[in-house]
Amino acid sequence: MRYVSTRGQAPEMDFAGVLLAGLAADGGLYMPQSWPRFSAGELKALRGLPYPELAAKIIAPFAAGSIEYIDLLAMCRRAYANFAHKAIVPLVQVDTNLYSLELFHGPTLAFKDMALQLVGHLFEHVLARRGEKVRIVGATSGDTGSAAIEAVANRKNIDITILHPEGKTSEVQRRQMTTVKADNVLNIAVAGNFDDCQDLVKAMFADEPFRAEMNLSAVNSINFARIAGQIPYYVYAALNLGAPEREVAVAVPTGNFGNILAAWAAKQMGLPIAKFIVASNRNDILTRFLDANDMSVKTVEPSLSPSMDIGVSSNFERLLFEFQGCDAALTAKTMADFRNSGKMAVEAPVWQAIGHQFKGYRLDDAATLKEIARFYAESQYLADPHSVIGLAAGRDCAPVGLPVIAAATAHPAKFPDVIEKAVGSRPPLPPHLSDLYDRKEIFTRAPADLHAVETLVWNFANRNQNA
Ligand SMILES: Cc1ncc(COP(=O)(O)O)c(C=O)c1O
Ligand SMILES: N[C@@H](CCOP(=O)(O)O)C(=O)O
Repeated sequence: MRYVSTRGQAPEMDFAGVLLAGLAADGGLYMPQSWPRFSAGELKALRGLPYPELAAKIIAPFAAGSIEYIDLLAMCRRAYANFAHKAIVPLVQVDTNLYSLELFHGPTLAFKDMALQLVGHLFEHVLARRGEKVRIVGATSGDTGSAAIEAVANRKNIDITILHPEGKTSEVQRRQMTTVKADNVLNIAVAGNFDDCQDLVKAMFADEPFRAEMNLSAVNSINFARIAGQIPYYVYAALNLGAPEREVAVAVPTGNFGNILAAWAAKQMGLPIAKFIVASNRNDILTRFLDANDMSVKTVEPSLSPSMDIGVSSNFERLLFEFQGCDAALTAKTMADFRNSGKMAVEAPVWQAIGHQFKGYRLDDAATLKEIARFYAESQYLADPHSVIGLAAGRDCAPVGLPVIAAATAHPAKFPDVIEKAVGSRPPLPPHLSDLYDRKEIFTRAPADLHAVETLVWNFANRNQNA
């Protein structure tokens, strides 16, 4: 499989190249040259497989030419071996046609583990073969950070710097990042919001000499390997609900647009998904776009679902590329105009085609609290403040009669204050995190300034080299 940049000015690569490169050299995002297709018969043959095997079969065509199937399967088995639920991604029925796909049974209690546990193994495998070392830089609004650190802490040939917006994650989320003891991990608390962190990461990639000297790599969903690792659970869930004979809808709590893009990729591969419901909090740029072709950047407001407090959704560029007929020059121009003006409206037929498949939904904080309490009272289902927005979106927006897969993206124990406000009690952390509040935190503070952050990354890299 070969990969091309959405902006058309970067070299084509194979999967291993894309994994290590993260962001394309022209600032675009890598996309497969074509989508692998599974026939109805091939999809049916996946039903009932253990999750790691299903995942390996779905990811294999993306890695073809880079990673042997036998190695990929072994990595999938190792990646999901320490999940807390035997099904890995249990599908829980919450209402007549509403199903919660629990993606939070990995070590850091969020859906990020689904891809990042595998990506950690992929990095180690590819780097060992090439005899290279990478320096990962990543941005987090709360969950990617700890999942990435957990996936690569103490691995050879990798060091990792994670930027989080100071004071804007939950305490559990912050401590999950800052209490990991590993010489190859640097946490930076940035005086800014998630978009500042994400912009700093992209700016480090755009700084060609710095990128080359550090051999930078990415763990955010700008890295296509992340998207690939998020496709299999939609296949698993839809097969369990009767696909490929029966259509389904998906409802996904959305921020950077990576998770719902993975569902859309599953459709390109043959899965019959009739509707994609994009569920946002008050930071609703995507909902505004889907409602009125108005993608205008607004100041990010803190909410009770901090991981979705994102102003600009990176992966929307991938969808735009596809809906603009894979015209990289047009995508590059649209993105440049967006960057310069802070506004985007696409051609009417493109907007209509997107709207045919995607529907926006939003919940503010007050409604989020009400919905947590309501699902708890009516279905005895306790959802975290992100997952509940997906559940409410699925209930309110799905086409009549279709089963809806609502992505449950985080464990309620990551947000004890919100859950207490909604239902009056605090969910306990699982045993492996029960002493989280007693662990020592280590992190460095920095302004949202490229030079300041690059200096920290450079010093960290050289400290490791001299050690
Ligand atoms: C718990 C949780 N829900 C939803 C999201 C949004 O997912 P995406 O960025 O893939 O749209 C995130 C962060 O990405 C998250 O951590
Ligand atoms: N919500 C994310 C933000 C980064 O998203 P990613 O999927 O692009 O890594 C987080 O929790 O950090």
